[in-house]
Amino acid sequence: MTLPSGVAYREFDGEERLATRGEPVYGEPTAEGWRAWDARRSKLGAMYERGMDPGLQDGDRVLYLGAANGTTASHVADVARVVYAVEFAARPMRDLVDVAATRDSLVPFLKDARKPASYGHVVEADLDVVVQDVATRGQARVACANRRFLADDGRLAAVIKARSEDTVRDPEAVFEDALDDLRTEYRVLETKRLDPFHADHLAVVAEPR
Ligand SMILES: C[S@@+](CC[C@H](N)C(=O)[O-])C[C@H]1O[C@@H](n2cnc3c(N)ncnc32)[C@H](O)[C@@H]1O
Repeated sequence: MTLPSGVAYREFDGEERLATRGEPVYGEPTAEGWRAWDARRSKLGAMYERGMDPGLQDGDRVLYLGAANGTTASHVADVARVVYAVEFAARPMRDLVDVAATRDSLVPFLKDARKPASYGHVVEADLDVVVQDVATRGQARVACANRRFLADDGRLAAVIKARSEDTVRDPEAVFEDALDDLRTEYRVLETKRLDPFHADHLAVVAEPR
C-alpha cells in the first residue's frame, strides 16, 4: 500500500512511528513539523499499522462520523482538504472546536450521525472518504445512512466495536451481522481485527454498491 505523502513513518526519539504534519493535539511527540500518530489512541492509525488502506489521499474531502475530541480527525485534517467532523456529545465537541481552531480543513458539526438529513444541506456531495467510528449500537447502519455523501468511487473506512453492539455476544457473530448490514449499501473490500491496538474491533474498508 502506498501512503499519501501527508502520512509517513518518521523517527521520534529513535523510534519509527506513523506520523502526519501539523500542530500537536494530544501530547504526542513531534519532530521537524511531524507529529506521531498513536495507533493505540486512533483506530484509523491502527488500520495503517495493520497494513490496511483506508483510501485516504492527499487533498481528499472527508466525512468523519464520531469525531469525539478530534484525536484522529486532527490527523485526517492534516492530510485532507476538508474534514466534516460529526460529533453529537457536547463535551468532546468543545475540545474538537479548539482543535479546529488550529486547522482550516477541520469543520466540526454538533449533529447526530444517525440523522444525516440534519447536516445534508452543509456537507458536500461526492466525498472521497467516509470514516465511521461512532462506537454505539447500529454502527453499520450509521455508515449506510451516510452513504449518500460518498462518491461512487469513494471509500468507507469503518470500525465496528463489538462491545458497543452487544456486551456479551461473541464478537465474531457481531461482526458478521454488521457486515451483512454494511453489504446493503457497500461492497466490502477488506476487513481486519485491530488487535493488539484495540481489542474486539473490526476495521472495514468498503466501496459503495
Ligand atoms: C470511540 S469515540 C470516537 C473516537 C474518535 N474517532 C478518535 O479516534 O479520535 C466515539 C464517539 O462517537 C460519538 N457518537 C456516538 N454516537 C454518535 C452519533 N449517533 N452521532 C454522532 N456522534 C456519535 C461519541 O459521542 C464519541 O465521542
